[in-house]
Amino acid sequence: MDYARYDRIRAVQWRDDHLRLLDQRRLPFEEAWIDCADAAAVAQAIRDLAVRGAPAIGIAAAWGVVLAMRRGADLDVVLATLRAARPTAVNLMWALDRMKARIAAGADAAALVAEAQAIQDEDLAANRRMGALGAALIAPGSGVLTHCNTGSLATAGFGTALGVIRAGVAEGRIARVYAGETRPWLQGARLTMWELVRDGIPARLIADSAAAHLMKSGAVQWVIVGADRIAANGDTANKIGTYQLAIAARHHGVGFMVVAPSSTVDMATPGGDAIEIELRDPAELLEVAGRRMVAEGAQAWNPVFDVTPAALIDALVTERGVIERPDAASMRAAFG
Ligand SMILES: CSC[C@H]1O[C@H](OP(=O)(O)O)[C@H](O)[C@@H]1O
Repeated sequence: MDYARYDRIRAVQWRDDHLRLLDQRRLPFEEAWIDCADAAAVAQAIRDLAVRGAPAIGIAAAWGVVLAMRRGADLDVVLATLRAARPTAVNLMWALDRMKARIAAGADAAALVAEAQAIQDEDLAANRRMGALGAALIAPGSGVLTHCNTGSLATAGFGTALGVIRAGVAEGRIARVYAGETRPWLQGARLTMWELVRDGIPARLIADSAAAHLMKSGAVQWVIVGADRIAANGDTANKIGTYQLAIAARHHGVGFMVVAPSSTVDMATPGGDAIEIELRDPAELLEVAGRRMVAEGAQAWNPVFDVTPAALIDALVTERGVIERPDAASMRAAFG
């Protein structure tokens, strides 16, 4: 099925001698672009969440390596700097390992451009495939809840979990869409709602704290989320708040679907406890839109991911197929 009308946003754009990034800190009210001329600028954009989303940061980092090669920079230093930009999303390390392997094999600048372009093109193709695979699991007339932003802004385009929602709406399977605001950075409120409004897909924003109440109402049949790192036993790291959605979904008999390309699977990490959870500046929690909301002197703890155990996941959708109730055995069979 043609989803083209839902596939127009490209947040990461290679422009031959620089990388253009849609600055996601400025959305939804301003569409501002950052032109990165070197790898340091790309690393800073990743650290600052100007570009964010597991696949998108891997793609941006791959282009950062191309910029470094073009400028004759020390590639070992560049690879280490980009790798350290954020710790949880394995797509970053996966993309850099692919670029490093090409460099080790003697790739010239043109071959590195081809590799970065392949990483970006493969992600878009994977998202379209996952959209169809995930939508097929959703019975017509269903309601869905999603968390954070997993759309075109977080990927090469179309999205992972949001790609399934786009496909499900296009196929007439999804009747109601809800998006959680996703405190503290508000990826759901600021980014997912922006994407859905642009698509013309009716959706309702909910407070993160309203999710269990929504599930109790019977309005949603699936919670559909993305991932930043899926361990060898199926445990999945994703945006903070995902774990409690999975607990509430299981309690209310709502399906829990994780949608991520195979570049998010990390078979070298045995289980969720081994996944590093990024801690960000507490100021992101103490402020909203740069305005402090909490008494001076108050402190905050700001982990930005959590881990959902595989036992709470009903379906893991990758471009390779669907794994029902993932576990170590089914992960090994699918990803080796
Ligand atoms: C398809 S994006 C996957 C993942 O990345 C997001 O995190 P962040 O906005 O901090 O980069 C979120 O966890 C999404 O589910």
